[in-house]
Amino acid sequence: MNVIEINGLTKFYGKARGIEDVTFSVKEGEIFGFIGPNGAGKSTTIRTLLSLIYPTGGSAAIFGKDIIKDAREIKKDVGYLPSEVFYYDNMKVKDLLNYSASFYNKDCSTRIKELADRLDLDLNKKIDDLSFGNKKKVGIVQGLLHSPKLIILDEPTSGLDPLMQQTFFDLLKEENEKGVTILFSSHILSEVQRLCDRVAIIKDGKIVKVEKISTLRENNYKKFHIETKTPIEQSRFNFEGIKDLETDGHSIRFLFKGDLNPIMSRIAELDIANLWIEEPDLEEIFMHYYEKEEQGHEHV
Ligand SMILES: Nc1ncnc2c1ncn2[C@@H]1O[C@H](COP(=O)(O)OP(=O)(O)OP(=O)(O)O)[C@@H](O)[C@H]1O
Repeated sequence: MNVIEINGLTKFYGKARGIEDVTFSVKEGEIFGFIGPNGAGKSTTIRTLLSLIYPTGGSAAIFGKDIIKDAREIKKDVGYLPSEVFYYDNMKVKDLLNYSASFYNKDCSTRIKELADRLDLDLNKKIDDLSFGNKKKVGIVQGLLHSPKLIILDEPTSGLDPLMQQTFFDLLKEENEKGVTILFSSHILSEVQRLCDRVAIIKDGKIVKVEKISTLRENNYKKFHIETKTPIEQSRFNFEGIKDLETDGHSIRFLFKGDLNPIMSRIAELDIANLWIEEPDLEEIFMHYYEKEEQGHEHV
């Protein structure tokens, strides 16, 4: 079953493009990544899904219910963490969270305590006295306190230190193991790779690709950079799968896609001083998809 189903969703802010013809779906129990650079349209898509803004075209359903008509009903089972959190600074954390909990028809007090403990958040502090990262934690508790069936996170990790990020990811994985579906937006590919099963890539308001993370990785070039103690013969790297090769005496750089074993054996023959093998970053993956798209159009 699809928990989220988006069909040709479009949002223009006056004449300015927000998103255009966005279509993808998220299955029940998935951790789904939504990735794209700043301004690509992630927040616009999410805010439209939550009926915080209205689409100019297309439609979407959550739990099989229409996002506009059934918005109130949908909200009961959705937890949302916005990319920026604003609070009434004068309130205590626990008062704010109890107030948030009062919108749901259930007792959330135990869950609030559990989550605050887990995230090391002091419920008795005033919001005003919290750091940016701690305010983010308040947002996380607020999004999760009613044990939603769907969690929608918009750039959730900004402001969290690496240890807290790990705790947060563990928390999300536990929820997911209980059957909760997660939509996770980010512009950081590595965190999406760590957590998600599938990903939709958005750029300039349009979906470029919806793909399994595993396929995305397999189909991508790895970046090699090798430094050697003795000069490198470039001819050793006349291999299928290598491109953009650059040599500079004791240093060689190239991109490689394919079986790693033969290339690793060839590298092992060198007198290595240093070695880097890196995953391409998000921009490089985008470029890869744009190249493919443009080539595709040439054939038409
Ligand atoms: N209220 C608004 N009025 C006019 N244009 C807007 C508004 N909100 C967003 N946009 C535009 O819509 C496009 C998509 O923005 P959006 O915030 O959805 O992107 P994003 O992928 O979430 O990026 P970021 O990570 O920077 O928030 C951008 O070009 C942005 O300038």
